Amino acid sequence: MKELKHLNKYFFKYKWHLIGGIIITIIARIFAILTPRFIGESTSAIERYINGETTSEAAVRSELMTNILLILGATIMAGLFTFLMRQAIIVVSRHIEFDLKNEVYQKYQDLSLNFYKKNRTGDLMNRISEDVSKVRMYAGPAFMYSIQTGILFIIVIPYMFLQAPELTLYAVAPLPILSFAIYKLSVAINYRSTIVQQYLSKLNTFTQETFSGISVIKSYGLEPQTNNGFVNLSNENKDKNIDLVKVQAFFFPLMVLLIGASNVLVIYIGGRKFISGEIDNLGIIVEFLLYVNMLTWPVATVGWVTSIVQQAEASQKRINEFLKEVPQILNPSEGHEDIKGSISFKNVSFTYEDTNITALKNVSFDVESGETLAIIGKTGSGKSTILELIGRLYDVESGEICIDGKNIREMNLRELRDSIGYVPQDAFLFSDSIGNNIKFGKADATQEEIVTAAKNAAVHRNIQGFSKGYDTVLGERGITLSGGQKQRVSIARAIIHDPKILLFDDSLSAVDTETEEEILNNLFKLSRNKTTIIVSHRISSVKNADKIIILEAGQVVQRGTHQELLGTEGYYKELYLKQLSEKEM
Ligand SMILES: Nc1ncnc2c1ncn2[C@@H]1O[C@H](COP(=O)(O)OP(=O)(O)OP(=O)(O)O)[C@@H](O)[C@H]1O
Repeated sequence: MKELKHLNKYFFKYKWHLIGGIIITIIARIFAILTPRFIGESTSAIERYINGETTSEAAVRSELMTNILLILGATIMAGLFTFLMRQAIIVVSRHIEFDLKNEVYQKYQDLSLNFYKKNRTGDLMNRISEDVSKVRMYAGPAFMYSIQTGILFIIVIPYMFLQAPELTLYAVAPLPILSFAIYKLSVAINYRSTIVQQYLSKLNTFTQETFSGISVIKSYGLEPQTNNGFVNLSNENKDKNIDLVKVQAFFFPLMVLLIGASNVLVIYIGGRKFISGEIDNLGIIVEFLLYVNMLTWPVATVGWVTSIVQQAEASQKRINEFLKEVPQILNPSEGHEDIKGSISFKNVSFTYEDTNITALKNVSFDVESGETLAIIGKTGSGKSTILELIGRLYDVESGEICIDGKNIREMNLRELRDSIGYVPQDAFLFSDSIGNNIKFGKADATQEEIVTAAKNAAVHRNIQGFSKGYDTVLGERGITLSGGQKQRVSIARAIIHDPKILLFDDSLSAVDTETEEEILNNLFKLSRNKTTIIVSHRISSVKNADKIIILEAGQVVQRGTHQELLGTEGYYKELYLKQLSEKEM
């Protein structure tokens, strides 16, 4: 129960609902317990009449009528309060599920990129859905049934004991066996359910991947192989489900067997005691039979609840593991930063933790506020890493990065990121309208601002070409943009909030040279008072930059302006000549 202590704050938050729920449960159980009593009394009344102890038929009729009305009333009240009990306790468990999901999601958002590298998406999803659901079973049904069972035992067993102590012992003797058997069965069922769940996840992942890569599958004619893969996984899934069903099938027969044993004992022992005169009326035996049946389900739930608690404990442990994770990148200050945008790298080195690849080695450069720096270099030379480090998606290993002379590790992280417009290499767009995708960069942007940003990113004409314009939905439910269109929507998103620093990671690679020229001209006008860093493989994108650096295997090997670099032998000049000859061809 150590891990489940995490939920205490939520139980405390909803304490009044829960206290109300407990009171309602007590009332519901009291009404439910009354019914067997009235049935027992009715049986005794008939018995007295048969034995000639009561002679007036009218009196028996009236007593029976009263009892019938009381039984009806008690049953209705028990039903009403049981409904209210579920409303109170199960609704609280749904609130707790909601709160816990939000807490986990919030944590996911706070955690750094490294966390996402270390953990698979499926695992993240499972903890926020499957595990939280299992914990809810503890906060709701397990809690409710435990109270219900506790109350029933506290009231019914002493009452039965007062009526007939020995008969009570016989009647309840099989119940612990039932509870233990159900516990063992529940553990076996849960174990098999987990396996079924794992196979279902495998099947889902396989199917999802197939649909995402359907064009590759079709173009390579891989349908038969994927079909076989699906059938094999489905078969394994079916076998695991059959294993589960076999164990589940024991549940009700076991219950019926043990209830039957209790009933037989009550009738046999009760009957003998009645014959020997130890029990003076049949009503008690009828009452006991009803109580035994009434106790069976709660007793069974003791075993069931125990296994739910065990599962919830294991799930909460997995959730707590993530909740305890400390984000690697922390916000050191809430102070206001008046960012102008000069950037300097001082002997920056960086190694990716997961791959141990040293992406940057002693990189140093300065860009003044309002200047444009271009970074060029072979693939894998560390260009994207430089941009990621500026926004503190990772922290440097050694050296420092300063903005306006201040180490970025000491700056308000939110304001730092807010001052940056970053266009990543693979432009990611959400399954939402184009307008909203652009607005992502500025939540309160007006339609006019969205259009201006799209115009500057040279994508406005394309958007107008779609029948729904800016309301065109992208992604699975909507249209698929071309690579170049995606890049330009992504640029519009970055420039809409007018940031002080603009970072473009090979963001024009998929557009033709004419559009590239148009965007660069627009950006040139826009970025007069902004610091811009452009990563590119094309000389045409970088030639007008104030400074250009060439990276090779994480080190700066050349630096200068376009003209200066053309005058020096090296990668830049080679690339220029190569791209020039390609253009002329
Ligand atoms: N997220 C990451 N985790 C681990 N290693 C990484 C990660 N990103 C990049 N690397 C490694 O770091 C090195 C530098 O990568 P980076 O993406 O900075 O190069 P790049 O110059 O931008 O390449 P490209 O021109 O192909 O985009 C590469 O060897 C790459 O494999």
